[in-house]
Amino acid sequence: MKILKEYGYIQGENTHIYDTFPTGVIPARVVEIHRNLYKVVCEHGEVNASLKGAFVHEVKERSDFPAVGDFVLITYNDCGNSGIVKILPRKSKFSRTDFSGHAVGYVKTILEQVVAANFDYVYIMSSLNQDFNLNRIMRYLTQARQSGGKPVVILTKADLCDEEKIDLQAQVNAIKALADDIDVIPVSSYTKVGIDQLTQYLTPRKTIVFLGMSGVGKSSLLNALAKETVMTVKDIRADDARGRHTTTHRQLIMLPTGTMIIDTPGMRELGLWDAEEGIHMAFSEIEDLINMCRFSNCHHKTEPGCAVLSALASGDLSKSHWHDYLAQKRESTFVKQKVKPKKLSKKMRKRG
Ligand SMILES: Nc1nc2c(ncn2[C@@H]2O[C@H](COP(=O)(O)OP(=O)(O)OP(=O)(O)O)[C@@H](O)[C@H]2O)c(=O)[nH]1
Ligand SMILES: [Zn+2]
Repeated sequence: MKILKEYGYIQGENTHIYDTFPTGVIPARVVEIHRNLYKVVCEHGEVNASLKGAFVHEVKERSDFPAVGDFVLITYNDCGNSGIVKILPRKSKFSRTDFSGHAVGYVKTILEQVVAANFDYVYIMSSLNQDFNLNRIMRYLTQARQSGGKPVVILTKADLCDEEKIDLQAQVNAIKALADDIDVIPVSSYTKVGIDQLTQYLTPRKTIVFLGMSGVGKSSLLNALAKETVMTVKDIRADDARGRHTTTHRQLIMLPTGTMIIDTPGMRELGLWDAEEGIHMAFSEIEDLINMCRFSNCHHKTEPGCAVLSALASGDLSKSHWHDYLAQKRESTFVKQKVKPKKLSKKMRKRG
């Protein structure tokens, strides 16, 4: 059990779903997924596992499949694949909206796919070059807040600020102005500036998820934290995106500090999923305003007694903040309308 404890498993935490685990099964954590093959860590170390037939049979939705970071119950087999029989309750999760290969405008049903589970912190990463985008950071923040993990904003490539004529403090302040409860930490994986400030999160048995666009420096930060190369980093070629490094499978990496990092391809193309809660926290002052409108069905366009319009007119509410709110609401509503439980096809069950 010792090994699993180091992977963040708290003994007894999940026994509420059973008085004791059924005989023959032991807890494990999913650390890697290659299509239908799972790598899990259990008291016997790292072993391969696949889904038990009974598990697959009970699957109702895409989100019922194991994700990286999940704690699961397995039947251990020391001379072949162990079998995953159950996923233990998730304390945090990120889901990806799966458009099943359709263009956004044409999808009939969006499926929820969990891409990471049971993490403590979410590093929202954005680089300090011309790609810096406050909107995007706020959007990730919305998702992170409702995931169950604690968000931290990491501004990468701080060494580029001078060259790119970027005022680092102004960027930090801009984020703080919209989210004063969030830590904002500028770092450079090259000069190692700011890396020390991350040690407060690098405690044993904690799990961190990296969230950020391709090229923000996730792999480089991982290597800087691991103090060795665990991920290959390739140069960005401005006019040719081919040949770039992309993580093709999903994994949880153990750092020498005993902290775990989840960086999966799914995290890079995350769409909003059930973001209402996060939007509520990120835009609570706007929702307070809306509650003060004279009419409960106010569209905040021309109505008399509209608290939003008067706050916009007085400058109490900035236009850009209002537009961010509307954009996130629109996306969230779109996703909600499309989501409905659907029986999975055989092919889908296989794919996971
Ligand atoms: N100047 C500077 N460049 C950096 C830094 N960190 C990463 N880079 C560069 O940014 C590019 C992308 O870095 P990666 O670490 O591969 O970024 P990533 O987010 O893992 O990218 P994907 O794997 O495509 O998602 C590489 O050319 C790195 O050398 C940094 O701290 N400073
Ligand atoms: Zn109104």
